[in-house]
Amino acid sequence: MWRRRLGALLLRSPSSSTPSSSSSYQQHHHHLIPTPNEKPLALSLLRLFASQAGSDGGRPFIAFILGGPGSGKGTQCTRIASDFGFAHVSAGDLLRNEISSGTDKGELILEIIKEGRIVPSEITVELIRKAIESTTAKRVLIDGFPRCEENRIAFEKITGTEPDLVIFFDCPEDEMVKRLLGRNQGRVDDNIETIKKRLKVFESLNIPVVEYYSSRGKAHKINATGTEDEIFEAVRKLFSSLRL
Ligand SMILES: Nc1ncnc2c1ncn2[C@@H]1O[C@H](COP(=O)(O)OP(=O)(O)O)[C@@H](O)[C@H]1O
Ligand SMILES: O=c1ccn([C@@H]2O[C@H](COP(=O)(O)OP(=O)(O)O)[C@@H](O)[C@H]2O)c(=O)[nH]1
Ligand SMILES: [Mg+2]
Repeated sequence: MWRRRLGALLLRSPSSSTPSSSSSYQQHHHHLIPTPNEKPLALSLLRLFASQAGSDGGRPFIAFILGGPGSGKGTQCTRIASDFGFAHVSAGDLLRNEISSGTDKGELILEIIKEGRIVPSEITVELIRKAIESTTAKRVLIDGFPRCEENRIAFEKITGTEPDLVIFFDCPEDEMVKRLLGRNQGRVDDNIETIKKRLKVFESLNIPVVEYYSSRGKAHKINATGTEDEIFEAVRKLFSSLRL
């Protein structure tokens, strides 16, 4: 039952009433919506308010932003950061900064990114941990991490914490491919060969992470088709309902 309530309260957006161009991918991920035996919305929100996250002296409120390559994570994070006062920590950007530093570690990261594989957890978690520690923000978006269950477990172990909220941007593959091929940021991984590999890695390794958080009542699925504004409208409703 509460699956419907949650959908109505948090996940509806103007775009979600429009049929998407390719719904097979989304149907595929219908099971990601929290199941009825999970905690009702009111309890989830209560837990958020009761947590230490964001309070003085405690750790910041942490939201993991997940979704396939090209689903619009970075684009929506920029808007969440500016409207809701979040620091934006992009795991991919942290790794690309390491590449720019020209170290051996950077070379290893470059090779992995070119192949669309996942960088070893200890490298990524360390970069994210430092970024969280060095921010004075009370709310932090972690964009594009964890990429796999091993990433998730390493983060929990090293930081001793779990995210307060997980957003999953659900987008059909054909739309993601179209967006990535048009991204035009000179990225070594935005070519069709690497994109195919990234999509496979996403499906086999990242979806299980979303399922894990979904089963714990922390994941909120957002329809990532439509215009940036339409998607942000759904995002805005969700973040407004948190009363951060
Ligand atoms: N709703 C949208 N419709 C069309 N293009 C979009 C939309 N959102 C983002 N884009 C574009 O798609 C590309 C990928 O978006 P990005 O935010 O970088 O996704 P991700 O971080 O998930 O890979 C970018 O060029 C971005 O400008
Ligand atoms: O936690 C992470 C985040 C990114 N990556 C690597 O960095 C690439 C680009 O990630 P990014 O999040 O920037 O890509 P996006 O999904 O936004 O297109 C991925 O394909 C991975 O190879 C990784 O290994 N671990
Ligand atoms: Mg991105």
